Amino acid sequence: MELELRSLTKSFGAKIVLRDLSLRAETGYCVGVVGRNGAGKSTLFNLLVNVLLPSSGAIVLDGELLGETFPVAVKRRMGALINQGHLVEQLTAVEYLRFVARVYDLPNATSRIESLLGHLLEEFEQVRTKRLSSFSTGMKQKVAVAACLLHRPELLILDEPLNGLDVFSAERVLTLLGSYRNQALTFISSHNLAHIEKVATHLLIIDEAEVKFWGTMQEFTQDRDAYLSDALLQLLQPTVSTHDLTWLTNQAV
Ligand SMILES: Nc1ncnc2c1ncn2[C@@H]1O[C@H](COP(=O)(O)OP(=O)(O)OP(=O)(O)O)[C@@H](O)[C@H]1O
Repeated sequence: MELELRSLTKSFGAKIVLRDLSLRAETGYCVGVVGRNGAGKSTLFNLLVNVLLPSSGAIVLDGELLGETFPVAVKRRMGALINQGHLVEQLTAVEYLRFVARVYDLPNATSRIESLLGHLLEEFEQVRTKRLSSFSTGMKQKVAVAACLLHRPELLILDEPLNGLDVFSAERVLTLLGSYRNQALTFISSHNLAHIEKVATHLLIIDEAEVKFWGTMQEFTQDRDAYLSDALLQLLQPTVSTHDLTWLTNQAV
C-alpha cells in the first residue's frame, strides 16, 4: 500500500488547523505523529479516516484519488482508533470482537479474538464473561486496539492508542504493533515520546498546523540530541508562561 498526501489543508472557518501537508508513505512505515496540544494531529487522523474533509489537497491511495467519500473497499483496508474508540459496552470483550468480525465479514475469527485478547489483557480469563461496561479505562482501550487489528488492516491509524495504559499494558500494545509493523502502513500519535521511539520508523512533527519535520527516525536523531524529547524541544522552542502563580505556589500569600 502506498499513501500520498498532497498539500492537505484543513480550515475551520477562518482558522487553518492543518496547512499544506504533503508526504508519501508505504507498507512497513510506522509514522509517529507528534507535536504540542492543538498542533493538528487529530485533525490529520480524522482526514485520513474520512471523518473530516480536507479544505484543499488530496489523499491518494495506491494511485487512486480518494474523493469526498472513501469507497467501502478502501475503508475495509483500514483499522482506526480515533477519539478513544467507542465500544458496545453491554457486550463482553469476545462478543464485541465477534461483532466487529461480522462487520468485516471475517468467518472463523475465534482464534484471532482469543489470541489478541489473551495477549493484550493479562486478566482475560477472569474477565471473559464480564461486560465491557465493567472494564477499566485501560482494559477498554486494549479491546479497542484489538478491534482495529482483527481484520489485519493494511492502513492502521491510531490516535493516542496508549492513552490510559500502564507501563505493562503499553509494552504489550507496543510489542504487538512492532510485530505487525511490516504488514501495514501505520500512523500513530502519542505524547509519550518513549513510545514513539519504540515503534516508529518515521517521524512527522506538526506544529501550529505545519509540518516541522518529515523523515525517518534516523534522519531526525542524526546530529541532534540523543533523546527524542530534547531534540523535539530544541526544534519546537517551548513558550514560557509569564503568568503570576504566587497565589498558588506561596503558602504565605
Ligand atoms: N471541529 C472543530 N472546530 C473548530 N476547531 C477545531 C475543531 N477540531 C479541532 N479544532 C482546532 O484545530 C486545532 C487542532 O486540533 P487537533 O485536535 O487536531 O490538535 P492535536 O494536535 O490533536 O492536539 P492534542 O495533542 O491536544 O490532541 C486546535 O486549535 C483545535 O481547537
